[in-house]
Amino acid sequence: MPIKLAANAYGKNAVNLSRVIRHAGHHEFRQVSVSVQLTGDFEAAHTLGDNSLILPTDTQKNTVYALAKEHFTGTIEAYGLVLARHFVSRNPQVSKARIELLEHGWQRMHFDGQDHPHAFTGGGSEKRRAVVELTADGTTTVWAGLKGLMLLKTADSGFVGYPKDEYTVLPETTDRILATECEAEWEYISADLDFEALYQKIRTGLLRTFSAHQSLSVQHTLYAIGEKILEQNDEVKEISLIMPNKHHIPFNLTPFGQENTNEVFVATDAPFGYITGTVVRG
Ligand SMILES: O=c1[nH]c(=O)c2[nH]c(=O)[nH]c2[nH]1
Repeated sequence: MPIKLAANAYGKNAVNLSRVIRHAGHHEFRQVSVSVQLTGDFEAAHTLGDNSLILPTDTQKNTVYALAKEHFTGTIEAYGLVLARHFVSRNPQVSKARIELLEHGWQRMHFDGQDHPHAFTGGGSEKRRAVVELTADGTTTVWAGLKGLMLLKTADSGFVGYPKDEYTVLPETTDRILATECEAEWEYISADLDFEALYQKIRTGLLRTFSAHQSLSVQHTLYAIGEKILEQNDEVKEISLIMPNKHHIPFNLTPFGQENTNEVFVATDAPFGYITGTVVRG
């Protein structure tokens, strides 16, 4: 049986780029981690050690910085498109460029009713994400999303009606804390959209649905969020959500002569429920 190279790709991961945009009275600050992955005619490099078609990952990294001055001035989706087009148009051996961008959200400081012109605080665990894929035949796909978004609510969540066996001890509840660290990724129908406005609208829709939903389970809320995003945004083809169940377990206060009326909990890190799903049209 002959042996041959199957799927392969290469590129530079985690190119950490930050950018100041200097306006007359204030500065903007952006920080993004960019990963480049190229697919194409790289067989000879693997089988013969022939590097004649291998654009070095070092060059890819430099390109991320070099194009940033002129082109990283808007959304991460837009910059991903610039990079993908650059690598595909300049390298005929590349059949597909995939650019992943993860943005750290710096928030402008605000004192006495005024925005500070050039000082920021870190955005915490939440990061905005974009992925752009461009193939040599011109097919462009854009995904956007977020990760590390901490969500919690103290009402309108329960979990009842599940099967019980000899190992079940979980009490049914119609009033529990619902908490998650949400990750979402959605695919757009086009590469020519107002990515900033759509991102803000989708993020707000996600928060609104989470807060308003009469949740019968994490699964129920995950689907409600996906359904709402698709209903409200024709530009979104499908959405995938990861919603780990960050349990807050009522603490037993009876040994101390107190009744716990759903006020004191053990906040647990692990183990945690891991709930994922994709919601599509049709
Ligand atoms: O919303 C929930 N979904 C589950 O699948 C599950 N399983 C569990 O123990 N608690 C919960 N809560």
